[in-house]
Amino acid sequence: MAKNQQTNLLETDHISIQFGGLKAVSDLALNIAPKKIVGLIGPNGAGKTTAFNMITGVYRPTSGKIMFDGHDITGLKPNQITAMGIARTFQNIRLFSSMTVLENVLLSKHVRLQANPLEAIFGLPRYTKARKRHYEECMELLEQVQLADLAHENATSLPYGKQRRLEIARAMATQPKMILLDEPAAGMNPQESLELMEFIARIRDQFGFTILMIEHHMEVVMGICEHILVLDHGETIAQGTPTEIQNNQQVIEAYLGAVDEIA
Ligand SMILES: Nc1ncnc2c1ncn2[C@@H]1O[C@H](COP(=O)(O)OP(=O)(O)OP(=O)(O)O)[C@@H](O)[C@H]1O
Repeated sequence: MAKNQQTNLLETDHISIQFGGLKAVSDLALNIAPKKIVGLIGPNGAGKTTAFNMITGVYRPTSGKIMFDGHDITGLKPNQITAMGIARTFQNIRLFSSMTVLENVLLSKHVRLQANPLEAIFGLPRYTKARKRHYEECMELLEQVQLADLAHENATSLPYGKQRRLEIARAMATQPKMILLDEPAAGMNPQESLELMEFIARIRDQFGFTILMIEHHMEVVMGICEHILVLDHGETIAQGTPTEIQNNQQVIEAYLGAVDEIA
């Protein structure tokens, strides 16, 4: 992917992070153009989630900088980064178990609720109106992700595949430009993985999201990503199209023991 300040939505300019003596990510240069679906792969412990944590402000890189939508976001707090337009999902589903499907989405939507605390406390008209609009927008979002009929069900009572979709819907509710998905197909059977791929492609096409995903299911990565970056021990060992990655000897070696997954 060409490095171009004008066209990339996200650029990590050689970011690294060290935990004690361990360099978890070294010199990561990730350049992602708008509306692309990009995969971040690599064996366990390669540094993939740490890269997500740097992009989303959980960790500050030890060196390097992160540009998003023309702004330097290095060192910003996670909530500031969410407000700028980066949303994420987590490896382990993190839905609020005592809440309904709708309440889970409403809570994420709250990031965009603009009112000062006094308006909120006293329920002033502008705040009440905004809350009503948010309710309607969340119902509309649930329609779009085909979960509206389950809006009032307890979130964790949903089948696994639908809980994953609800997690993505929660990310969508923050009105992001970019969504980071951490192993969205984890624990899914082939049919659920296929539905997930169709779903991710559809929301990209429909809403114009840019998507960066960590995924171990190679059929999902190879089937949906337009560009793939491979990490191993924190180092970028390859990047390219799915075909280039599948044929890259270093990648095959990094996955030795799991070669079948790559092929
Ligand atoms: N907060 C931390 N403190 C110390 N070491 C950490 C911390 N976070 C991650 N690491 C280490 O950094 C390395 C990369 O971990 P990371 O979770 O990013 O890998 P990963 O590629 O996401 O792996 P997996 O596919 O298993 O989720 C690992 O050796 C991990 O133990």
